[in-house]
Amino acid sequence: MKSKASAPGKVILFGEHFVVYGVKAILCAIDKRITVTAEKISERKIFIKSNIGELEIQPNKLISEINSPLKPFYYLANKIIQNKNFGLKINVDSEIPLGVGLGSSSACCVAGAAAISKLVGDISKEEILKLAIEAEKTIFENTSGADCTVCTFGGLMEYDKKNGFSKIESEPNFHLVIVNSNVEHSTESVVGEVKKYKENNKEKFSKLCEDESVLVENVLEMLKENNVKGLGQKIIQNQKFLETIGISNNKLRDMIQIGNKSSFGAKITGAGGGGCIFALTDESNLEDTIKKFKEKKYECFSVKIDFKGLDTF
Ligand SMILES: Nc1ncnc2c1ncn2[C@@H]1O[C@H](COP(=O)(O)OP(=O)(O)OP(=O)(O)O)[C@@H](O)[C@H]1O
Ligand SMILES: C[C@@](O)(CCO)CC(=O)[O-]
Repeated sequence: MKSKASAPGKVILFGEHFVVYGVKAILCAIDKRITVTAEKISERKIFIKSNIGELEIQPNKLISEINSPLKPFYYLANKIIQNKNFGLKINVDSEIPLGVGLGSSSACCVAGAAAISKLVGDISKEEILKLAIEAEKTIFENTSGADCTVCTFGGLMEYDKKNGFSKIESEPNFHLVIVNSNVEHSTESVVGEVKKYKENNKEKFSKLCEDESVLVENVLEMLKENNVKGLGQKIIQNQKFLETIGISNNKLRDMIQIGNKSSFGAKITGAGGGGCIFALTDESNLEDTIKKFKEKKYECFSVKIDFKGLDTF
């Protein structure tokens, strides 16, 4: 018996890092996916295969004993086959580059939770999300849950840790150009650095959280009005906050400068420290923005919002 699920990656439009401390973020799912296939096997073992490696392992091991980036899949598989007499074969197929801020870990956890749990019965998207967040915590303890939420439900949404998500119903006519610095980051370690910044700059950080909250509320209004130019200005402002907390670097700044010249505004998306930036465009400046990045030999591509979210087959 086999089951299959796929989940989209994501872009954080506004509010990464501050969302870990309770501020509202705005994010969207993108049309790049991870597909996970899970199969029951008679041997009581867990086999995981992906483009980043393979793992063959007995069930019932402590998660702290597993030293592999495939750990979230082991967590999910081991949990689902508790007290069962079968093993699992899991295959991961990804269109999302890893460790660059596009939500590869969350898409893995959401598609993995859905494909594996479907082998033992139907469960709701809310339960899948809960399982996915548990799995993500095996690699990144302090997750806000924002990424797994948007990978599960898709679309454009606001999210905060206390109230969860709320879909933003407007369908803005913007295009996002993603530019990859090709410098991998570990979300966990960048979030750790921000925590240190916060502890050493308590008042400054709390003021930044307030400013980010105001910015996000302004953005929600602008989204209703489809005010793309205004959104660009807010992107530029949000990037300044990210510079202040120390998650940028020279390469990212160069990319953002190029983006700011041709698009409405550009900023880091996700953890930073490397990874991707995005530039906000519409039909009028999409091609020119892509051309400008390509002239400087940066890898870039445009993405659309994915409205489907988690899909099971
Ligand atoms: N193709 C894949 N196969 C298996 N595991 C993957 C794959 N892609 C991502 N992962 C998991 O996700 C981890 C990378 O997650 P990380 O949070 O550092 O980056 P990201 O999710 O791409 O970026 P961000 O959280 O900023 O959006 C990997 O170490 C691995 O555990
Ligand atoms: C940096 C962060 O805000 C987003 C990572 O994509 C961490 C999180 O929300 O869990």
